[in-house]
Amino acid sequence: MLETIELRKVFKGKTAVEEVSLYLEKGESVGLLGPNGAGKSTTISMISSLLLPTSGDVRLNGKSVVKNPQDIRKVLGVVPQEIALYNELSAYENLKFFGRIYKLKGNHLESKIQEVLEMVGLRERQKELIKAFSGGMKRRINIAAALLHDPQIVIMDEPTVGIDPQSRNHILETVRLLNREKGTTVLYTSHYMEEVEQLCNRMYIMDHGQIIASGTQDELRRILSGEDTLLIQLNEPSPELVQELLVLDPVRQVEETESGLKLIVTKQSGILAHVVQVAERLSVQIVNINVYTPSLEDVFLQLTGRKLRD
Ligand SMILES: Nc1ncnc2c1ncn2[C@@H]1O[C@H](COP(=O)(O)OP(=O)(O)OP(=O)(O)O)[C@@H](O)[C@H]1O
Repeated sequence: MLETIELRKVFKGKTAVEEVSLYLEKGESVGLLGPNGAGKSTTISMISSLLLPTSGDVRLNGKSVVKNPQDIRKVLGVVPQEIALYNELSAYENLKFFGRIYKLKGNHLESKIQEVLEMVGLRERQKELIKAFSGGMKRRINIAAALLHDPQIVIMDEPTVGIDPQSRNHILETVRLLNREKGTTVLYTSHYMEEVEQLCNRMYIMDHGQIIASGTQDELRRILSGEDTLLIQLNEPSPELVQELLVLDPVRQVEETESGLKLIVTKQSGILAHVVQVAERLSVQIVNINVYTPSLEDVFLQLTGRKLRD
């Protein structure tokens, strides 16, 4: 339905997006995940035809968006990171204003306004001025505004950053409803792995302007399938144990946690016996050992060497 082909954007000699090729099938919910500055917003701006790519193309049903920007604007609803509302107007008046931009009017506009307010859970508050709303409520009205023209594709740029938990839940619920019940195609940008895990069938992981991995959650986890993660609970911290484990061949990574250590090791390496031996020699008591399945956060760490929110 929508794809980008080797999309690139260079700002004054600095490459923000480097040959990004991604696609969205009709009805899919896809995550675009990456830390701050990864190039997510720049990619979205090019997809929505607000920013011209330096090279590459965006295609909607096979047709170039760069050459036909009006096509994508009809079918796309974009929720930007910044709140773009009039503070001195009520929620209802803001939606009426945005509806007219989409050329909606009369009874149709009225019923759309009530429908989108219902979706974001703010129908009862529609008469209040935007300036009286919390950041999260403003974000929800921003989302409502992007949904007025019944877009087939909705792109949300980090919609839950810095807002209260109640609004966050409402937003996640709205995305679910849009995608699962209304069949809207969704591209959801975030640096919260758990949100993308909850909402999206498939995801792209972006870092330094490039897509470094993509796939379903299972596919991405398989990137780490050659490894096990061991959580070792100790009776007390032991820097000596960390040092000794680090030099063992199957040990890829050692991280100190609140209650002990987290080890990433080669699968079936028989490392457990070694760990126990070294701990005994150093008189460190192991309280508990757990082997667990890697999370997507681990996949990201493995691919980039850093945590998502660093
Ligand atoms: N208009 C611009 N002029 C110059 N550099 C820019 C411009 N817009 C973005 N950049 C740079 O491009 C890179 C990617 O930024 P972008 O906003 O796309 O990242 P992001 O993944 O959306 O991060 P964030 O979550 O912080 O918005 C950053 O290094 C940013 O400083």
